[in-house]
Amino acid sequence: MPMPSTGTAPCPDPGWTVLGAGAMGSLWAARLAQQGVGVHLLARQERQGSLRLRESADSAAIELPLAQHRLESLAHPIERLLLCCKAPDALPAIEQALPHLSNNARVVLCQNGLGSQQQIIKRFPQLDIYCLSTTEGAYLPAPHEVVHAGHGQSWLGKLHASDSDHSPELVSSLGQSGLRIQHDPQIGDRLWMKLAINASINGLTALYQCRNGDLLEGEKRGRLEALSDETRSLYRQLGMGFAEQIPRQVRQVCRDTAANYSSTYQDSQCGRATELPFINGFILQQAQAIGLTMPEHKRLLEELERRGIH
Ligand SMILES: NC(=O)C1=CN([C@@H]2O[C@H](COP(=O)(O)OP(=O)(O)OC[C@H]3O[C@@H](n4cnc5c(N)ncnc54)[C@H](OP(=O)(O)O)[C@@H]3O)[C@@H](O)[C@H]2O)C=CC1
Ligand SMILES: CC(C)(CO)C(=O)C(=O)O
Repeated sequence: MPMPSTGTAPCPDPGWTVLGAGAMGSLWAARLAQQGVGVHLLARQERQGSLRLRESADSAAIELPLAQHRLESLAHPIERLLLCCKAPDALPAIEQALPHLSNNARVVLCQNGLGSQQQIIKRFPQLDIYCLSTTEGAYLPAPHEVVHAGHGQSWLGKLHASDSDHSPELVSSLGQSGLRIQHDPQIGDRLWMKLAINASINGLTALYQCRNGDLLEGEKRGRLEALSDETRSLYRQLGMGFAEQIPRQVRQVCRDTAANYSSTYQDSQCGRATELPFINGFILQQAQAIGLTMPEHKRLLEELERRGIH
């Protein structure tokens, strides 16, 4: 005779709503869907059909039945939102998503640079917000096809300590994708270090129209060192213990990603707005707030501006 159950059934995973059907959003959505996790992929336009996922540029494509929806067509409130748009689009995207979020929604921000996360946290103090930093690499070679070009690692955590931190639960849910992800209670430090790396590499590659590895040669190397030295001075003054590691880490990333064209170079080549206001722009704002001048960062942004790269 069956015994009456005394325990409570485990809550079903509420799945994910991924906003932004670009490279990162498509990668997370495809990997989660592939593992049977419920995913809604949100884009500006509705689109029925499938998404192709390739685990490298020359591997076979896997067809996943993953349609794209508009926010307005969602039938249920969003429980978990993974925001995968570029930094300048993040605040407007959250403003749009707000009426569709459930009361207990968790919001995970996946943006490079800094500044957009703080804007969102300040503007929506009622939201349960997390930040994600990643070294995964993805691109869209064709519409509705994503290539997982670089197999890396992601970290997730709260920018400010909080009594209610659901990071472990979110990491475990996103981890079902098979993408490597860990909780990082110091996600802020990780984002600041990534910022220092992007601030030295990205703008210069757009200026010289070169690959990351080319910055280790000749005159470009001098400018790379000058930018990372200035960033180190700022971080020292802000009391960041890892400031001394910046120049070495910058050189290491140039070596590790030598053949890559940075995201800023790619945006500039396509005439798209870059994330530089949230990279070097953010660094300059922080310096200005403590009365520090950063002539190399300023000069870089001015030179890029003259070439129409913002
Ligand atoms: N791709 C990569 O390898 C990596 C990316 N990152 C970071 O991840 C973030 C996302 O990058 P990535 O995926 O490459 O960027 P993409 O430009 O490929 O994708 C962003 C997508 O978000 C969409 N979007 C923006 N706002 C909205 C909105 N309000 N509603 C619906 N869709 C919206 C954009 O649509 P539209 O084009 O119509 O504006 C675009 O499809 C960036 O901060 C990037 O720096 C970090 C590490 C690696
Ligand atoms: C680390 C680096 C520079 C790799 O290309 C990057 O994050 C980017 O291109 O934005």
